[in-house]
Amino acid sequence: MRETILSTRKLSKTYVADGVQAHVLGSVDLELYRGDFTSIMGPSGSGKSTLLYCLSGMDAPTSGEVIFEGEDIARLGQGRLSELRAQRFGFVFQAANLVSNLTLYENVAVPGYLKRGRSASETKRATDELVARMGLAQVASHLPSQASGGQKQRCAVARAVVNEPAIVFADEPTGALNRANSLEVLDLLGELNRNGISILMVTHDVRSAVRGNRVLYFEDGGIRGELELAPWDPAFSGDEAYVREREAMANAWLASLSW
Ligand SMILES: Nc1ncnc2c1ncn2[C@@H]1O[C@H](COP(=O)(O)OP(=O)(O)OP(=O)(O)O)[C@@H](O)[C@H]1O
Repeated sequence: MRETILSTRKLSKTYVADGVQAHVLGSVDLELYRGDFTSIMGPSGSGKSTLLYCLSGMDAPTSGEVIFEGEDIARLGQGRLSELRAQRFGFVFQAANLVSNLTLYENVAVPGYLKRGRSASETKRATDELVARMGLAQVASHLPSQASGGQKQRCAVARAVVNEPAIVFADEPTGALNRANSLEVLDLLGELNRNGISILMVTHDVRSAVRGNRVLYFEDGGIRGELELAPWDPAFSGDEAYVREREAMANAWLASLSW
């Protein structure tokens, strides 16, 4: 029996721009499960990022509930919401958005010092471990301007998990990366997931989506289908036949949804 980590009830979001209403989320009922790597696909402009922002408390829904560990985060005050985002959630975006005058090491460490109940030396240890695990040890003292795109994004992944979040929200985390760097970031997200962090990732890319064990298809304001896959086996990451087989399953499923 899978444990729900995050769920929505009748989640709706309407934007009003220039007096015109856009109903982007239309009464979404969704369950996300602890330990899953869930991917969200769907047409451009359909509202995938809006869904991710409402689920993670970065944006407020127009109506409906977003329940995380028993709490409706759509109704929380700013103080409690900020605490939740700092203590329990991690975020990775298409652009790394690092602080330009801090080193890569400091970019990872700084949010770590906000972790409740952890000493400075424990944060340092967590940062050291992550910097090594993300392959950043050689460039830890570099500023973001001195780092490559892949290094910056690996740093953004490390920063997202330094506080040991329950769930990482990733919005097109490989969208700005070349193939080699994309694979590295996806491998890192997979490794974090196998270490117990739930992942929710929005992506346009089928190859990236099949890193998940569950793929949701979002269109016309709601979830229109879902595909269950066996958890990604890292032993086969470099095996083209393994990747193609998962991709073929996802493509057939997407075709059945008229993607
Ligand atoms: N702040 C805003 N104000 C008004 N409309 C918005 C706002 N943010 C998003 N929208 C509109 O909401 C719709 C959904 O946008 P969203 O970015 O969630 O889609 P998406 O599926 O993530 O798109 P893409 O795949 O292209 O990144 C779009 O039509 C967009 O123009």
